[in-house]
Amino acid sequence: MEVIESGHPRSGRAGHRHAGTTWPQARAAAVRLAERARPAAPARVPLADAAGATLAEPLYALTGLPGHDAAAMDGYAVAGAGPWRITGRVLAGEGAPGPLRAGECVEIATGAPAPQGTEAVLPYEYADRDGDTVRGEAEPGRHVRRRGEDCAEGERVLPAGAAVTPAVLGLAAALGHDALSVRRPRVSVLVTGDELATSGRPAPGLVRDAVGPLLPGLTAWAGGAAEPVRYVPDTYAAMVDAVASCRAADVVVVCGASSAGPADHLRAALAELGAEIAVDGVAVRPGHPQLLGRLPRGGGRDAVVIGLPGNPYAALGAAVTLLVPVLRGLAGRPPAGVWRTAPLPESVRAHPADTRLVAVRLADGRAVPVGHDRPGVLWGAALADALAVVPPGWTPGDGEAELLPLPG
Ligand SMILES: Nc1nc2c(c(=O)[nH]1)N[C@H]1C(S)=C(S)[C@@H](COP(=O)(O)OP(=O)(O)OC[C@H]3O[C@@H](n4cnc5c(N)ncnc54)[C@H](O)[C@@H]3O)O[C@H]1N2
Ligand code: MOO
Repeated sequence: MEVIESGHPRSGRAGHRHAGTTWPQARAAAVRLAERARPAAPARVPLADAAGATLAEPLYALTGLPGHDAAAMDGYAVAGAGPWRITGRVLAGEGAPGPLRAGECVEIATGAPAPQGTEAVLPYEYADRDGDTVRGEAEPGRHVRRRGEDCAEGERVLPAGAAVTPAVLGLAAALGHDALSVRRPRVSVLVTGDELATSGRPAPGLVRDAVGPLLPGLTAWAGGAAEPVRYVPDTYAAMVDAVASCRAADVVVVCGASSAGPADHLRAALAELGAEIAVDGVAVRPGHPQLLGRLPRGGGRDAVVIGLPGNPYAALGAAVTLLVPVLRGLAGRPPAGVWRTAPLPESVRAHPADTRLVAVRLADGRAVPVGHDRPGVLWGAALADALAVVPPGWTPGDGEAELLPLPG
């Protein structure tokens, strides 16, 4: 096991006295690792299955928008100067009627194809109808959407790497697509800890798993797809087998077993499997025992491996630090940059040597700590909009703090 990024001074065992990689270095290492890795394989999926994925190819307009000259208001499509004689009626979904000649009009519904020769649409509320004759002020070009005026057929409307949002799905459908070529990195989730219960109220001495339920949603929000969570017994052999069996994954996330205890086998298992470790411990609170590396899988297709601390809020902070940028990169999205910054109240205390991740809510442009964000509890994270990044030694005079968004 080769440690690339500076880790931290080791105690005699695989323990962690102090992390040497700073939090910004760890996040930058995640971005770099994902940039260098092969992106997740693209797949063509129906629109209904593409939400939250990332476009593997640019999106082109298979049809113009609108696809035909269309009325933008309910009223009369007119040609030439008024008064106009009504020659027919066209509703949305019908074919365009024959061409209009000067002095003629057709009654028309919003979105219906405007006949050739239409110069304007006169809305009902501005029209004065008397039998088959219509009068009114029709401004040339008003209320007619010309074919392709919003988007020309063949135009490239979105680049590869765009997130498939609900608006993208609607746009793709409007442009004539039934399926999209997308990337969605596959994440194997391994949760360790013999003390974990997975249902009901935990019996004395047991702890309910809080990280397994959290990771699939976080993964989907960041553009990946988590496989069903697998629980790994606290033995070295089980850890080696479990990590080795994640053959289809782009990312292997292991929660727990990250620290110095007798059941913490992750590092040794990764060493046996030939992993190359990029980050081994981070100067951040909570979450210092986090880990990032590359796991050889044969055939030149490595997986990214991420170790999350077992404490649930520490695991969330580490996932936001490492997993979210890795998924972005493997999905082919550009690096996120700073989402936003906000002033923090003076009551926030920095740590002298470590970055702190503080659960905050946004109110009137300020970040308000919500409390309840000790390493073992997700209460604060559940109340929060974001994690505020408080650099070591930070004081309010140092300006605004970066905020990392949490899934809403
Ligand atoms: N000698 C040292 N001990 C510890 C260190 C250290 O540096 N030296 N670091 C501490 C920190 S910080 C953390 S965080 C934990 C990380 O330990 P592990 O990743 O090995 O996790 P565990 O020891 O299994 O669990 C820690 C804690 O979290 C609970 N846990 C674990 N998994 C889950 C889960 N899926 N859902 C809910 N709760 C979970 C577990 O019961 C423990 O209470 O190590 C410290 N110790
Ligand atoms: O920093 Mo640990 O990661 O407290 O919970």
